[in-house]
Amino acid sequence: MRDPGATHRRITLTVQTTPPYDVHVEPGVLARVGEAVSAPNVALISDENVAPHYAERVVRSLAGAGARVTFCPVAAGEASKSLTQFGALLSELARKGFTRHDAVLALGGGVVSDLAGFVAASYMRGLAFAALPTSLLAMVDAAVGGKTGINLPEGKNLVGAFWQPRAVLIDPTVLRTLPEREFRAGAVELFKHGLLADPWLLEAVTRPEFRRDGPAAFLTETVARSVAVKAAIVARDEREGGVRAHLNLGHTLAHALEAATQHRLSHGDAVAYGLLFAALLSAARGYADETERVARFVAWVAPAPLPELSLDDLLPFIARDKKHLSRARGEAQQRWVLLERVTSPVIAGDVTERELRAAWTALQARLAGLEEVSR
Ligand SMILES: NC(=O)c1ccc[n+]([C@@H]2O[C@H](COP(=O)([O-])OP(=O)(O)OC[C@H]3O[C@@H](n4cnc5c(N)ncnc54)[C@H](O)[C@@H]3O)[C@@H](O)[C@H]2O)c1
Ligand SMILES: O=C(O)C(=O)C[C@@H](O)[C@H](O)[C@H](O)COP(=O)(O)O
Ligand SMILES: [Zn+2]
Repeated sequence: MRDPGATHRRITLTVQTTPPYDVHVEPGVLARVGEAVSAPNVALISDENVAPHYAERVVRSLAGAGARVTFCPVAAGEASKSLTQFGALLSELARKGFTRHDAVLALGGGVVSDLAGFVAASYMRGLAFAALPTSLLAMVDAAVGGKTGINLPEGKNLVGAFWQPRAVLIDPTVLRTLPEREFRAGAVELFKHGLLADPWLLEAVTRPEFRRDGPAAFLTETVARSVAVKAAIVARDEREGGVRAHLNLGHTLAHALEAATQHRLSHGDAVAYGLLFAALLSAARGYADETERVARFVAWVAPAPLPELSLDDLLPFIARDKKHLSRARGEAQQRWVLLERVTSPVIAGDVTERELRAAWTALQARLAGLEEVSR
């Protein structure tokens, strides 16, 4: 982490992919996008909630650097990560005469960065891409690491590409306009990074300064530390041949919950349930018992209620998880990311259906307990 200011007002991290790129975390950096992105034509993809706040300053900066900007608004929400929206954006680029010298810019949350990144990866087999994440979740996770993609009705993120951005510019002051619900949902991926590699983050989310309008220096450092966890893992395993799967802690259940509820449950909320589920599975195996800490955090996140579902409703979606081993012998082997202890994730290929059922029952009991506490 390069930190040019003793007060952590600006932190730059380099993600060591091939080629490497920088992530700048700096209050006010959005107004200087034109310095970081240079292309004759830039497609600025943003959503209807974010664009009214921030598109103008981004367009001004890009235009000041000589770029022609095509503004491509999309509807807010997970439904935009669809084949239809993806196709519409590709057609828009073609109609506007975009070439391989041009660039795609994502201004928004994880939905926008996943979608725009996949457009950049696909149009003419690849354009320059840069991300300006505006939700906490996109800052600490989605905009970094090069996973891009969309959903199918059959499951979450089933289509996509690895396509690294050229740069990621994070302005933590834009969190002030993020709804509180979304701030807490974003904190879930940051907490996940804490469990995987940096316990400082587990403590940071409990501090009073950890709020949307918290001190810029604190938010800058907290976001940067979360990015640093992800960047280190991505640098070791850019295309998820091994350790990158650890970033899927909590996601095997989460993706199934999202797909089974047609995305009525947000990604962050689903991962909150998924982390508690992984903690329960881990503890039942005699690994780390982080159940209390995770449950306390989930209570603070206050995710949308878990819809009435049985484990049997989820198993078909779990069976399509990308972490599974080969189906060569007719049966996909499930792989679950568990915690042997904090900062020591493991991938378990031998979790039985019986363990899953026991953890599912334990999850319901825990959640009922959390409701009791919050009443
Ligand atoms: N590629 C990856 O590595 C990766 C990692 C984690 C999550 N994801 C994906 O990210 C998506 C979830 O991202 P998300 O939680 O950011 O959802 P999102 O993009 O839907 O954003 C959440 C909501 O906040 C609004 N918003 C965002 N920034 C705002 C701001 N500054 N001010 C006001 N409103 C703002 C959005 O319009 C939206 O309504 C999921 O599709 C998930 O699968 C991808
Ligand atoms: O970057 C990664 O790798 C992750 O797994 C990060 C996750 O938080 C994220 O939700 C990701 O989109 C999941 O990817 P998938 O390959 O499991 O669909
Ligand atoms: Zn995630």
